Amino acid sequence: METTLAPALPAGWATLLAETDALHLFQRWLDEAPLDGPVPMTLATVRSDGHPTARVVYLHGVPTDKTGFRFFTSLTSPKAQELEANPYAALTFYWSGLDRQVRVEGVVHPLPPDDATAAFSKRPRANQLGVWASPQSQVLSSPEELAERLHEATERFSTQKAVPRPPQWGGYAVHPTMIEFWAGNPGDLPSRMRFERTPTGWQQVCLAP
Ligand SMILES: Cc1cc2nc3c(=O)[nH]c(=O)nc-3n(C[C@H](O)[C@H](O)[C@H](O)COP(=O)(O)O)c2cc1C
Repeated sequence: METTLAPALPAGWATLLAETDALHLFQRWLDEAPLDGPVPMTLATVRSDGHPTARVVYLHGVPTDKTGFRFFTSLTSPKAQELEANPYAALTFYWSGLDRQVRVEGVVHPLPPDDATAAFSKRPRANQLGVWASPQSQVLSSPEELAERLHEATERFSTQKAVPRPPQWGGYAVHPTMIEFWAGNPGDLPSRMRFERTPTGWQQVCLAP
């Protein structure tokens, strides 16, 4: 009798099948990612005209069920205005060293001001002064205007040991309803799995790449 052996699965599937909790898998991938410093992620929002728009922000901390995917920004920036009007966002991560992508979709909640104050206090002073100096995404009359603003902020806080958080600087958390993992397999088809959040936990499905 002739027997047919099932073809061996590419290695990427092993990592996708190792966890049944999407956030645990994300943490595992974060640990394995060849990162040196803060973790960049592309944040996509929707403008009031219905058009999508995206930019990179830094992920703050390791996301958990409680915290979501957190980031900090100017609360008067276009992204903040878009999120106030339509509190849904998508995030993407790509780690080229591992050839892995993660896509996140979720509901966005503003973070309490105390969280923003705590995060701001940990930033380097030069960065804190930059936040005071830069009216994020507003048109500048010239590059010199920004340099002048930075000079003013430096002077303003020169006698203060700690630079206070500007009232317009805050944070948001994306609480995921969907997380999708994509792992490249050299010389083979990629492995791809989607986790959907349900009232009873995460539900997984494999997807064609
Ligand atoms: C690697 C990288 C990290 C960034 N991190 C942040 C961040 O954490 N917060 C932020 O407001 N902008 C960050 N930016 C700048 C944003 O990409 C963007 O230019 C800015 O927030 C204005 O976006 P908006 O006009 O869509 O609101 C980062 C840019 C890069 C390239």
